[in-house]
Amino acid sequence: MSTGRCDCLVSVPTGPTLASTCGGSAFMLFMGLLEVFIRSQCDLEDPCGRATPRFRSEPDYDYDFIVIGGGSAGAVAAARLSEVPQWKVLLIEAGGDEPVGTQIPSMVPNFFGSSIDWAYTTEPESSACLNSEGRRCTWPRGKVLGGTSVLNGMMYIRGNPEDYDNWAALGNPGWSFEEVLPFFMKSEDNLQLDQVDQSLHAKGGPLPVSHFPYNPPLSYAILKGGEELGYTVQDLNGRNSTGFMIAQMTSRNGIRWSSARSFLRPARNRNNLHILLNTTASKVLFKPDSKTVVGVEVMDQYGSSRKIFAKKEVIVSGGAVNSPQILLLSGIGPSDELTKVNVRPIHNLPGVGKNLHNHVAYFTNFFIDDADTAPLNWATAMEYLLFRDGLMSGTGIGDVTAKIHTRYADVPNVPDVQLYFGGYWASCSRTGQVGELLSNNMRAVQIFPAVLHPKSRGSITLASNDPLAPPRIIANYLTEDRDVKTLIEGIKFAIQLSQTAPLKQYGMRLDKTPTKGCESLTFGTDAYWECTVRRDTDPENHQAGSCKMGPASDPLAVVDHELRVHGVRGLRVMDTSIMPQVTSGNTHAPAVMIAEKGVYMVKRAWGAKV
Ligand SMILES: Cc1cc2nc3c(=O)[nH]c(=O)nc-3n(C[C@H](O)[C@H](O)[C@H](O)COP(=O)(O)OP(=O)(O)OC[C@H]3O[C@@H](n4cnc5c(N)ncnc54)[C@H](O)[C@@H]3O)c2cc1C
Repeated sequence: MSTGRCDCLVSVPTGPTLASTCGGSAFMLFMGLLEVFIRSQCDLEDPCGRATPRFRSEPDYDYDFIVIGGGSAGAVAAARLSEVPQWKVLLIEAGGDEPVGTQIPSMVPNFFGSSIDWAYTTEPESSACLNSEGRRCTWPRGKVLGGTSVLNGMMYIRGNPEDYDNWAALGNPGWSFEEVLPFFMKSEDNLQLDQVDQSLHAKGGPLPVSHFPYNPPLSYAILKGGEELGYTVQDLNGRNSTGFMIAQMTSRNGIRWSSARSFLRPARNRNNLHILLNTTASKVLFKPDSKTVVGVEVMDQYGSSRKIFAKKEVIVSGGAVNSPQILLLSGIGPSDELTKVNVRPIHNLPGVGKNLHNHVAYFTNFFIDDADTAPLNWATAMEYLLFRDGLMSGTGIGDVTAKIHTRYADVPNVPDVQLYFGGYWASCSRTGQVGELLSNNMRAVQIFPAVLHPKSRGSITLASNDPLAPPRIIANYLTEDRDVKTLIEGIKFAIQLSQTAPLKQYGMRLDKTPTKGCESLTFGTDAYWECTVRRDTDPENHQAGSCKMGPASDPLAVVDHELRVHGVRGLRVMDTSIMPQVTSGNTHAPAVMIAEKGVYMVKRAWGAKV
């Protein structure tokens, strides 16, 4: 937790400003002023609580543990390892510290494409994103301390219990739902325990979990619509994950709590933890002619390289895109692919970068009867600045989610589609005037169904041996027909939901503008929807599986059930890349759990107290 004190020097502003993320000079005055007010508020800027004392420009020669990547999982790993006072821990993060604007929940969209986003694009896709420039899908990923937990929508979702039982059944002992549950609960500080099943949730951990203070009236109407269709409104992190809910978020009092804020800031007084910012790990180093890890080679923001040594282990937590990239750059991966880009193979591990998958969705657009005015204005700003309430304290109707099962579900009655909602984002305003009109007199809102158990698989490979060059991302979305069919079922459900009485009261109606390229097809037929999901694909942001966990007998397994990389010594991976199959929901809470469990296994292996 932050210290709550304010009497520290406010640091030099870090990262992109709010005005710049809204699109430049027209936004300068209002957004600039708003930023000044935000920075002057102690709990938002957190001048005394930041992990600044742990930042190093010069690392030591060696450490016991080196963690690569300070994201959802890596920040947890570094913080938990440094609980052992005798262990010296280094965290290496390619980005800088969290900008203050990211602390405001409604500002989620602002930071996409900014300097704290890796802003990846896939290779041209064959079957999806066909209307996007170059047929490339866009993948935002956080390049900042806290990683993608600084850019995400903050929804706290663990997945279906069956996901973890399935991981265990695939040859990963220790990963069944009952076995991972204590690690979810270890991090959790549920601030509304009375509203959830207390046997599955916990108080007192570093990660605050709570509803946003304000939920728009339309959010409640969506819940009522769900009830009209026969669904229960309940905590979808319970044992039954079908239904509707206003989700709890990784937030406290209307403020984002990223992994960095939750786990690293409380460790700010630990002398055994060092953090290197703006530094890219270019490869993991091995003992000559051996498969034992000895350290990491890094490159700072000025392009200078150096070696840092690890006495015990290196933990790679670069996320589902960068973890396989780092392994490949280090010579761990399919040997034939490595030699093609002049990387000397250390260990032939064919699965590195394979099994990449992600939820895939479609933004179904609707209109409601409401003036399309900017939700951000002086009134909402004051409500937030004075009371931490109103539209800035949340993500509009993005606070609602639902999980349903379609006729294509792998296991009957287990959800295979998640619905997200979009609208009422208080993210940018030119003037701050109440009633600033954005467009015509209808407000657009979205329901986007996402396929939870995609069958399509892609891969990450190296484009070159340059550690600063982005890897080649082949998403292969919708290459399996089942994914298309499931997504179409999700769209039909979204339309059905929009026709329920509580949403009809808002005049909710489907946007029937034909998708570019699908004009010749009859609107609303399966053929039309197939065309439209392939053209205007929403690529989602729950990338997983590219360093798959599995037994050595699985030809695509990269790590074993203790997250140790197969075939080498002293190297583990901890992040969403280890998921054999992506969880049924958003992936931040599972990433945190993976690191909690991973560090528990490291501590046990090295004889530390667990
Ligand atoms: C727009 C968006 C919305 C989302 N909404 C939600 C949501 O509401 N709820 C939810 O649960 N999930 C959500 N997610 C998904 C979730 O945030 C991610 O799955 C999760 O954060 C991934 O965690 P990770 O630890 O695997 O990777 P990351 O958090 O991405 O961490 C990887 C870190 O490693 C660093 N790194 C990478 N390469 C190197 C290198 N070579 N050297 C040094 N550092 C390196 C990166 O900069 C980054 O900080 C969302 C994601 C996005 C993009």
